[in-house]
Amino acid sequence: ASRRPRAVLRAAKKSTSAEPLTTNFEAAAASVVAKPQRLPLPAKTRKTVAFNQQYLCAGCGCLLPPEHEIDHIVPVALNGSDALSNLQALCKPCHQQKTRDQRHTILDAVKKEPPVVEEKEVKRVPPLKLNDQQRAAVEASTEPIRVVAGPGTGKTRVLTRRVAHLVESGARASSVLALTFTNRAANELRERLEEEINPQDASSISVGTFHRVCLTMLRDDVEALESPIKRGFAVYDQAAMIKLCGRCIAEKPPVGLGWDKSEIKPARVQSAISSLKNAGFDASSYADLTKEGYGDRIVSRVFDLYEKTLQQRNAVDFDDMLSLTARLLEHSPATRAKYAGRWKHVLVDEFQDTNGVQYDVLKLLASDSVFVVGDSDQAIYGWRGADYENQQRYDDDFGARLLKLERNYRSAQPILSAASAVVESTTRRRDALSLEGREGSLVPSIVELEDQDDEARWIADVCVRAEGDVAVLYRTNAQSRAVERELLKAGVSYQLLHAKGFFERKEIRDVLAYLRLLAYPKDDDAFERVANVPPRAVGPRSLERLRVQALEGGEGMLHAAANAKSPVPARAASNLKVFTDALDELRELQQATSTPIPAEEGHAGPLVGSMAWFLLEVLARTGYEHYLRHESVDGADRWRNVRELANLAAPYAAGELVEFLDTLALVQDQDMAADDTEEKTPPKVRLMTVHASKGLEFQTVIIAGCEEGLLPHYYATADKDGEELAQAVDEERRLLYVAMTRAKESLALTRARTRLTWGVSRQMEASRFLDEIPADLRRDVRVAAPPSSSRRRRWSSSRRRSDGMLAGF
Ligand SMILES: Nc1ncnc2c1ncn2[C@@H]1O[C@H](COP(=O)(O)OP(=O)(O)OP(=O)(O)O)[C@@H](O)[C@H]1O
Repeated sequence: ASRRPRAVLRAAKKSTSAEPLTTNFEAAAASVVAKPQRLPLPAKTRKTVAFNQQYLCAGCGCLLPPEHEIDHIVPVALNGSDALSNLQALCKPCHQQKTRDQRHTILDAVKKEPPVVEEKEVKRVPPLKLNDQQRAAVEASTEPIRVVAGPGTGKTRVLTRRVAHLVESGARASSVLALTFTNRAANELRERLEEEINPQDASSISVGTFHRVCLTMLRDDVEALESPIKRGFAVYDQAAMIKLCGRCIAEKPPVGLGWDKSEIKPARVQSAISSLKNAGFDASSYADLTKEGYGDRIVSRVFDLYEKTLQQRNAVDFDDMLSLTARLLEHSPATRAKYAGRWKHVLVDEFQDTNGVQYDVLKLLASDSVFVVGDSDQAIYGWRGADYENQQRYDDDFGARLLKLERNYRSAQPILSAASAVVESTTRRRDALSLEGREGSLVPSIVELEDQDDEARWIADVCVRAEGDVAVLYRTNAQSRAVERELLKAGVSYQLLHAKGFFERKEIRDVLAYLRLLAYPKDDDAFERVANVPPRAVGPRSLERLRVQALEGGEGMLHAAANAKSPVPARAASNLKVFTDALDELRELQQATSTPIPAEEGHAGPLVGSMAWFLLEVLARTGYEHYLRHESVDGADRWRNVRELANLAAPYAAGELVEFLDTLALVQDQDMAADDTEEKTPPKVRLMTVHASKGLEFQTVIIAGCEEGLLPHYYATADKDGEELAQAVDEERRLLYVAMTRAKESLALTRARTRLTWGVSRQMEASRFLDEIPADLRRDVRVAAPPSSSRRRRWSSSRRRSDGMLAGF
């Protein structure tokens, strides 16, 4: 199971690449239906066919019911063809029989033939080489240690060797817990451990993000927690949290606190609630605080509704995963003893980015040895609640010994010196390091261009000619569009790393809503999302009435839909009954399918019983597949995305629906930049935010948009003054430091003189951070505006010949 999230991330990463993967899922769908029986259905749409003519059931040959029972007719695609002439129709009893047969086939096959577990060929490598500082950290005694590791100084190497060293020195592998900041880092650490120590030990070591490890503890021991949350709870990711805030904002405000819901941004309120939770507040303790501002009172009210709704739905959000675990460990001595007894050695990566609750969890878990690695110069998550002061707290609470890693193996010295000059201007700096980089003489280029289009063209030019891999880094995702356009024009292969982008697509959200509804029947947001997709004559008024009936019944909207009564219109009620019956059957099928059936030779597509197979079943039986492919705009493209999601689901069994949803809820943007080792032809260029680039390295790095308002970003500094403003600017400065230290050989920082913002071209000032790079560590390049748009092309090609401008690229 530990390998599965990795497969998910890899597949998700591929799914964001410019060239989508293709898998023969139509063939797969065909392989799971009963024996093909051709039925003479005319080539018309399903609705017209059904309403105008009558057919024989492909199973028993009965005359299919007339118009009003149309939903009993289940179209099933045969032989991978989209043509309606290849559809078969079944009457309801035959359809139910088919479902039962399938389930029995699955269960019988599983009983007879246990799945074949493939032996993995283990590639053993000699232990990694270490320098003196690294060795001192690896071999340090088990007293509490804090390692200050500059960029590129081999933090991952030290963590891997430290774990291996503990095991080689006699620690039981299962007594080691390594907490990482991203799923990507967890996977990398696990892979390296598999290469360094024996595979059995490697698989006994607990490696995961704080969120993953806390979620696992919570799922196992939620009963020990005094809380309304029960076993089998749902997990809300950020999109679900924002949606729920929107729903709470839409509720009628209390007397004396009127608000205009169109003026309150759910994402802003969600972020405020998240910060409060991370600061240790719950809705009632926050409500007790005196509020000065109107905004705070709105947040307080929404917070209260939000918490109550989560409890009603037996759901936890991203922040609860940590805070409930901290509470669990604090208030249940038995649970605490269980975990502290299991994990004698706790290691933490990227310690500078931990928040207060994570620190509490660490303190509660720590028993024999604690080893944390971090770098305060690379702290870039203060906006998300990370607490810089945790380092001081740790030193004080644990009496930690401080060790340093200062030999940078990644960047040429001029790049490292320029980056160090920027970070040295931080107002409250701690743990300063004297970093020593690799040999090199090429200083960073600071390139000034006319506007964002020229900037994008210049970047594409550099990408065309660069040797080795290139990363284009920016502060906000929106900046990628212009660069993407120019890269496409120039025919350069690129990968856009934006995990959430994939999961934010409408069709992906729809499919996940179907899955969530199957896993968590009380998830009303999921219900509302798909109740009328495909259209089931359930309009907003029917939904409103269902909401009322759900409130009366107290079991959620799905339950209300199964028993819908007047004033919900009869047609909507009967359609909803068919819909909820289909979901009941699917839930039964899912719960009965714990293991995929081993494939027969020549089998293509997802294994019967796998999560991918189940997902396609859900979409076929609820009519969503037909709706998406044939009745929606861009149906083919959207269906391709759904198949990508099925790819992600393939490593899971249908019975592991909750585990699959948990993994998706835990995917972060930073996870998407996985290593290239599995790519046949890795893309030359990667586009990502600076935050997502943390932990990566590239031959050439271009940092776009080095302007006031973008870096430092307006939102990071707006409405702040004094110490708070200084800290916000410091964090933006560290962000630039992280970006610059991703480069091995060449680095360029670009800025535009004017930039289109909200449709208006504005004059932009150079980022204040550029002034912090000394003259001898930079090469300034000023690119004149093109004479006119008609001569742009000629200008562009003559520009390409100007070697001064592109020196070093
Ligand atoms: N002792 C060593 N000898 C040679 N190369 C090394 C050594 N230690 C680390 N490296 C190399 O240095 C590079 C940076 O290492 P790594 O990615 O572990 O750094 P890091 O400290 O995690 O960096 P960052 O914090 O910036 O993400 C890698 O290419 C790694 O192989």
